[in-house]
Amino acid sequence: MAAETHKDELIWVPKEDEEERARVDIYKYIFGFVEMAVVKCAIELGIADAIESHGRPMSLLELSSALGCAAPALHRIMRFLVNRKLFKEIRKENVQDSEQPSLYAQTALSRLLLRSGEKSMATFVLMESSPPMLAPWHGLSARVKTEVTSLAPSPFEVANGKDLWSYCEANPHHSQLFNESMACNARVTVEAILEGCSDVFDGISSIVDVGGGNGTALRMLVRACPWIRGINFDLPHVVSVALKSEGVEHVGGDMFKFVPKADAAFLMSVLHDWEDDECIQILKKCREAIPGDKGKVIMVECVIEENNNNVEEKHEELELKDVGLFLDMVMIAHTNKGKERTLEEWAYVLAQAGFNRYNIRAINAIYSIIEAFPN
Ligand SMILES: C[S@@+](CC[C@H](N)C(=O)[O-])C[C@H]1O[C@@H](n2cnc3c(N)ncnc32)[C@H](O)[C@@H]1O
Ligand SMILES: COc1ccc(-c2cc(=O)c3c(O)c(O)c(O)cc3o2)cc1
Repeated sequence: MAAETHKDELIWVPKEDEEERARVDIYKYIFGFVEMAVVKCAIELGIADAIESHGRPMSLLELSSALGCAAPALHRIMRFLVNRKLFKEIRKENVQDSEQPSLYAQTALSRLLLRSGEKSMATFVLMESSPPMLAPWHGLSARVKTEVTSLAPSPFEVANGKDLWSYCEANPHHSQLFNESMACNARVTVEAILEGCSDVFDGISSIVDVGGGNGTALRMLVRACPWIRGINFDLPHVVSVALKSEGVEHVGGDMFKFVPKADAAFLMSVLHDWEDDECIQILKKCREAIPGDKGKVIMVECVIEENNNNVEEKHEELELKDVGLFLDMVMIAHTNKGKERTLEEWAYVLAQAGFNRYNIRAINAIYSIIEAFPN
């Protein structure tokens, strides 16, 4: 126990060490944005890319000349990033010569900041730290107060004048940034699906990925399960710039009106963007698109645990299941009525859409797989 509860009075008396910890921890929140800003700066400068293409750790002078940066300022940026364990600093031991420079080396985390590659998360960082995605956060408390009226615009709309999807339609550059960010997540999530439960695709000869973005998920699924014909379905402005790939057809449309027919409908990171009634409408359209006997809907979404806050059990570091709670906050800031759902909330939405039989499977990702059957 980090604190004492007096038996008779039930007064919570924090212990000294908890108060000391709090005096330090408060700075995580005061300066919370600094880590994001410096990581964005590291991506824009191309620090990880320079070390990777150098092929071995680099001194400050090598790095500053490769990046065309002022060495003193870069030294301060690197000192911060090393302190946050994004890069490593290698000091040569047993070298008496104080002139011998220390070297900056890559870590598993800094490799995720490489601007390209299968595992890169750089675009996602750049998207979340872009002005249109950051501005809505200033409207979070106002949203929490007004959500009850349901007519109040989302923080994203207040900040940017349009909802996220209309904003993307009007700003092709932001749309590309958003779709490529979702593709960063799609790559890691589809890898986890294929590793953890590839059997969900057994016996399926066609899949429609509803709200499939630029088609990254379907491209990976069709590559791993070549017997499947894929239909990547999204808004017309999204599919019109999606990459062509073998076995995947791009179809533009509105999922509230129509979903192309296939053996299975796949929805990843889509239903959480919408409120219950909207999810029920989308799921009903999916139900019409799949065969009544052997069809299914495969959803890739968070299943939030209501009681995940037992501090005694929690690790200091962020855990995968905590990311779902972050994403739930993103849903308040960026969508009209989107939310991450608990098991009970999923059961309600599925039942209202006519799916009485479903199962949920955990994978090594922030998401779970929900398979729902029309019969
Ligand atoms: C959060 S993204 C998920 C993208 C993709 N499934 C993934 O996980 O990488 C939600 C997607 O839904 C699409 N979307 C939004 N409204 C839609 C609509 N009415 N009809 C079809 N797609 C829509 C967006 O364009 C976007 O690509
Ligand atoms: C696997 O890890 C992740 C998967 C998806 C996301 C994610 C989904 C979204 O729908 C979404 C969004 O709509 C949004 O506006 C945003 O800023 C981020 C975002 O992320 C994250 C992690």
